[in-house]
Amino acid sequence: MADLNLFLLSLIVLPLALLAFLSLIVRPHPVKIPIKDRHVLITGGSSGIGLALAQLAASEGARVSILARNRDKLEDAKQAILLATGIEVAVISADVRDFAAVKSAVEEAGPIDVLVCNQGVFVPQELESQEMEEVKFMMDVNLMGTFHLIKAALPEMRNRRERGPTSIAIMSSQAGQVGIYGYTAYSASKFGLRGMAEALQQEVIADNIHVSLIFPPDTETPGLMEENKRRPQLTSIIAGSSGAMKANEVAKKALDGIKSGSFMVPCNFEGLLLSIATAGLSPQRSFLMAFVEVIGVGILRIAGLCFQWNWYGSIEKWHAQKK
Ligand SMILES: NC(=O)C1=CN([C@@H]2O[C@H](COP(=O)(O)OP(=O)(O)OC[C@H]3O[C@@H](n4cnc5c(N)ncnc54)[C@H](OP(=O)(O)O)[C@@H]3O)[C@@H](O)[C@H]2O)C=CC1
Ligand SMILES: CCCCCCCCCCCCCCCC(=O)[C@@H](N)CO
Repeated sequence: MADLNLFLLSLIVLPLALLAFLSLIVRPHPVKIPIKDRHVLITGGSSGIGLALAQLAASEGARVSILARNRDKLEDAKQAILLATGIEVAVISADVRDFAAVKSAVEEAGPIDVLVCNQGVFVPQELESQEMEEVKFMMDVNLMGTFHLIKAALPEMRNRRERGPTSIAIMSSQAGQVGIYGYTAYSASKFGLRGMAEALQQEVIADNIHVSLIFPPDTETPGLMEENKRRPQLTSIIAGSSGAMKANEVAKKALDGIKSGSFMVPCNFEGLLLSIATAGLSPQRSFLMAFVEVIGVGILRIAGLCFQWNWYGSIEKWHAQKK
């Protein structure tokens, strides 16, 4: 009898108590972000994930603007979305590295409800052989570009008349949750976005602005095709641990994550494990996810160590073959 009581206590009562406790303390509070009839600005919206996201948001009734550098690619994207959905998106040409250009682009776009900072560049190479120019290129476009966008858009988002929930979504990568061979600069730029996002969420919560960080695995896009031409073999092997997705699958996960106000948005099963394993002190709105994190983190540390064991094995093998 005592055994049974103990059993019931540990298996039912304790988890329920933990759930109840977590449901009281998780912050920020859960939120839903509508996108219908709202203005969604997507950078890097002329290609790959950004283009898929623009098309999806448009088909769900959002007013969409896409921003990128190349005007021809922007026009092509606009036509492709028009053809697929019958909806016209606005296009804006600007380089996110140029703060003045970003400020006038944001002005031209008009008040933004959902800002998706998705532009990104990735040139994989071992740091020792990578030119500093390329390191700086990735930091400038991926990290500084996102600072420019948010700095430019925030005043208007903050002063909006209609006080409904709005969103700032930032495209990171699974390489922004774990360092990957060949990605010293790229991973640094994407890890940087996480620090920024965690701090920013605290600063903008009072204005009903909600931050989402999206973590895709390898995704079939024109950018990845380009990357593959010069990807170190080890980068492909290690990144392969998480498989590959199609751009429209990532776009769907991303948009659902944004609409549900999730801070961390994983895109596949490995990504879900990775987000639980690297939850750290990130905000969590869902008490169910918080529960999974609390229960899962120990065992996932073991899984993470197994991945590292496997990756370091590949690295050793690769060096042995080279000799
Ligand atoms: N594909 C993948 O495997 C993964 C991608 N990601 C991330 O997802 C995002 C999108 O990737 P993906 O769709 O593959 O990229 P693509 O290379 O297919 O597209 C990149 C987009 O960003 C724009 N862009 C690039 N540089 C600038 C700039 N300086 N100013 C303004 N716009 C710019 C491009 O247009 P233009 O060149 O005309 O400016 C283009 O629209 C990136 O942040 C990437 O890091 C994350 C994980 C995996
Ligand atoms: C604890 C459990 C762990 C679960 C599995 C971990 C697997 C990690 C794989 C990381 C892959 C990184 C791909 C980056 C893609 C990218 O950003 C480039 N294509 C550039 O765009």
